[in-house]
Amino acid sequence: MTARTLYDKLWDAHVVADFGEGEALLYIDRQLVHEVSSPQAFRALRENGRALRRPATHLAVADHAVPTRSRDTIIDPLARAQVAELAGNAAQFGMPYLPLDSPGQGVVHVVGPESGLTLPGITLVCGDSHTTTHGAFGALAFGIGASECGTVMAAQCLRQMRAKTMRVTLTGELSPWVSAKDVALALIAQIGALGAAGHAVEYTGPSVTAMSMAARMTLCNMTIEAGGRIGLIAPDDTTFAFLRDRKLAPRGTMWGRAVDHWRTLATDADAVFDREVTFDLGDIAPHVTWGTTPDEAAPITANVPDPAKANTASARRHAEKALAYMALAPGTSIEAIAIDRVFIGSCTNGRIEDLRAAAAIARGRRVAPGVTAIVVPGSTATRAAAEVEGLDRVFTDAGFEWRHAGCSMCVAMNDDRLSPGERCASTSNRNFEGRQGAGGRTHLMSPAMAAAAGIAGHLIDVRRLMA
Ligand SMILES: CC(C)[C@H](C(=O)O)[C@@H](O)C(=O)O
Ligand code: SF4
Repeated sequence: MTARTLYDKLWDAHVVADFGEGEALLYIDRQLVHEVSSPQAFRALRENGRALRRPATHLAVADHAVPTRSRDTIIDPLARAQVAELAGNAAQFGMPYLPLDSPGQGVVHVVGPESGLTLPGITLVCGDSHTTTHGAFGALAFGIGASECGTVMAAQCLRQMRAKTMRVTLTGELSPWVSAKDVALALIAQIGALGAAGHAVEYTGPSVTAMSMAARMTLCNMTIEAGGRIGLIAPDDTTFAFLRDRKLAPRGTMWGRAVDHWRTLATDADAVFDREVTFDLGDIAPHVTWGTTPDEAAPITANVPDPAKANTASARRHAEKALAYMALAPGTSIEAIAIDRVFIGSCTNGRIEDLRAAAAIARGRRVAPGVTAIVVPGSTATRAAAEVEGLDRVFTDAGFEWRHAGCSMCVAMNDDRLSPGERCASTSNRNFEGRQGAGGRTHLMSPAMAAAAGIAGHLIDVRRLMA
């Protein structure tokens, strides 16, 4: 048998019908469902008199529109209606649903792994582009469109085109205060916001083996910001240790059998990828974005680039427009950029490890005058775990607000958003115009860097703050 990649093995194991030329009908094992992308799917089921084919394989949870100050009221009427509609649809169709006051609630991409719904070797979909996150477990996980969500609900299958394969080999050791977020931003800056388009990316190499599951999820989460719909990491002992005893993970003798199977998923030694990229982590400095796409990122030690020096005319035009929107002049020291807001959270960086990294900076310090900083755990369970460790007190003592779980200020679909002209140090994944609120200006960075910016009142090299 020819040597196969992890992606090939996951794909082959789920083909129900092969249509040729790379197109197949795939069996879908799990679907995560949130309030923004699911209404159309439920409506289609209703209109066609369909039921869920396998109700227990879905998990619905509201995250985008939920309030994070308190759970009592949702101010925005659209957000309130969306959350109510999801609860109603789940009840009508018998879909497992985690209500707002459930200890399991949170951002879908944090809840999946936490609950053990996300497992190696499965296919997992969600009407959400950051479904790439779950590939960190060796699951074939990808975002789908609103109508496809309904197809999966009714048929448990989906027609898909096979992707090309790309291997990203990471070597070298990260310096102190440099994290997986910096790796993702540096990598995307190098290959471009469409650099992985059409490819299933597999991250591998000694530096990936050394990463925690949280770091791996951050990396896979950001794959979509390089245009790749799939980001994969072969499951290993770190993966198994994370999943053991999770609520929905296999138990008893099934656990051992599952692990034996999961170990066979790794890419074969002589498998060939369509593309290979190697990246050394040793030289990476903390990165921040200066523009309005995730690939417009630079080391914190750099200056805002001059659009006139861009390689192509279109890159120049984009950079000029981005700098105008961001109200930045070429040549400005990035560290001199003053901020109004800090957002620590999201499915990229809202896990307990991320909160610990930010708390290590916040401990014993104060948020700069004039800056509003919020910490939003990725899930209610993460919030509870952080409180057991006393992280909430570290943050509130330092002047950060401690919120309930949700997408919050990652996306302006709830009560948390920037006002026009406000500038935010954010641990989320997208810096598009208006992403955090109309006219808001986003700088993407790691949790440690965002906390440091909150303390300093401007973007700052966290290594300098902590020296
Ligand atoms: C609202 C949702 C469909 C969207 C996505 O697809 O990713 C959101 O989660 C985002 O991060 O932009
Ligand atoms: S936290 Fe942000 S990126 Fe993640 S699912 Fe929510 S809106 Fe999308």
